[in-house]
Amino acid sequence: MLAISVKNLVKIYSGGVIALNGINLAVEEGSSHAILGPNGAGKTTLIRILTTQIKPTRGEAKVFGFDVVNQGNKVRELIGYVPQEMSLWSDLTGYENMLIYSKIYGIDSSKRGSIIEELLDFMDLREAANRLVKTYSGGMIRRLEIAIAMMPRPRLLILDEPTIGLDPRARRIVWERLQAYKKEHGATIFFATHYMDEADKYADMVSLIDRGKIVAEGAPSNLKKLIESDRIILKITGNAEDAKKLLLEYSSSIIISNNREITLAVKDPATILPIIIEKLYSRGFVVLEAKIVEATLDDVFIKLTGRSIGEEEKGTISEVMSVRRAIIRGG
Ligand SMILES: Nc1ncnc2c1ncn2[C@@H]1O[C@H](COP(=O)(O)OP(=O)(O)OP(=O)(O)O)[C@@H](O)[C@H]1O
Repeated sequence: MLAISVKNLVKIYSGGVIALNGINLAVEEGSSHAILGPNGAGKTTLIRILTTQIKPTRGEAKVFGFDVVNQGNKVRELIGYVPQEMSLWSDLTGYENMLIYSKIYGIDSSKRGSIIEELLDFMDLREAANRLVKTYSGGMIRRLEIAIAMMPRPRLLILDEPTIGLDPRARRIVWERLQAYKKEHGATIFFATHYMDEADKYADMVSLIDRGKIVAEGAPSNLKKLIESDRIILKITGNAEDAKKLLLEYSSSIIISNNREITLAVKDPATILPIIIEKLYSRGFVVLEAKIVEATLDDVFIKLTGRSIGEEEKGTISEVMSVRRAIIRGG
């Protein structure tokens, strides 16, 4: 069954901005699916439509077969949502925040206590439960928001930039918990991110989005196979230009730097490297150093769009960081 199905989705904001320009998407139940792209690509707009906050201009979006426009109530019953911006009361404790949301979600009063306790343990927040949220770290805030989204036991978790502004350790903890939830409940995770490593590591499928269009889609390893951009970097003895001539048959792009360093773009570096070393050796060159640099999803994105995913990330991160800092200061 498809957790999310989107067909020819278009969103034009009232000012005329075309945020989504004919999106198609199929997210398998039980999978983890990332929508990866730079700021302004349309990720949040797509998520707002899927979570029934705004209406599409044209096209169709369904969650477990329910239409997001005409069957919004059904959709909302099935999803847990973590927005990009802060969704907590910072002058209340973690426990109090959970209690309020449990009432908003209509969780039976006899069950509230046990569900909250269980989730505090699950997200490793028990010790902080009675502290004001404004004393929390960014990672704790995100874990609390995710705990709240998990409260109604959603079959589909939709997260907008789940780890934005967090340090690598806090990011890892958040993902470890999300994956545990997915496994325990057979849940689907759909998340927007501009961190390519996050999509690479934690998504079964990735949709690359640029200017309101999906430019490529697939498992991260397959996306990287789309392009010849793994690289072999060699340091050799002898004339690099002569060595380059010997290597032309193995790569479409060879660059020489510092006279001695040769960089080759290749598809399958682990297989090609020993062949290249032997060939060079047989012609009197000695390879002093060899390095394989694997392609990233950003390389795929650059190849397809001419721009990097990371280029414009600063604004958003510093924005979210300043929100987080304001929370910690109690502002
Ligand atoms: N309410 C709005 N009215 C007009 N234009 C909007 C509105 N919300 C977003 N946009 C525009 O639509 C485009 C897509 O924005 P969107 O927020 O969906 O991108 P995004 O990929 O989520 O980026 P970010 O990570 O910065 O949120 C951008 O050009 C943005 O300026």
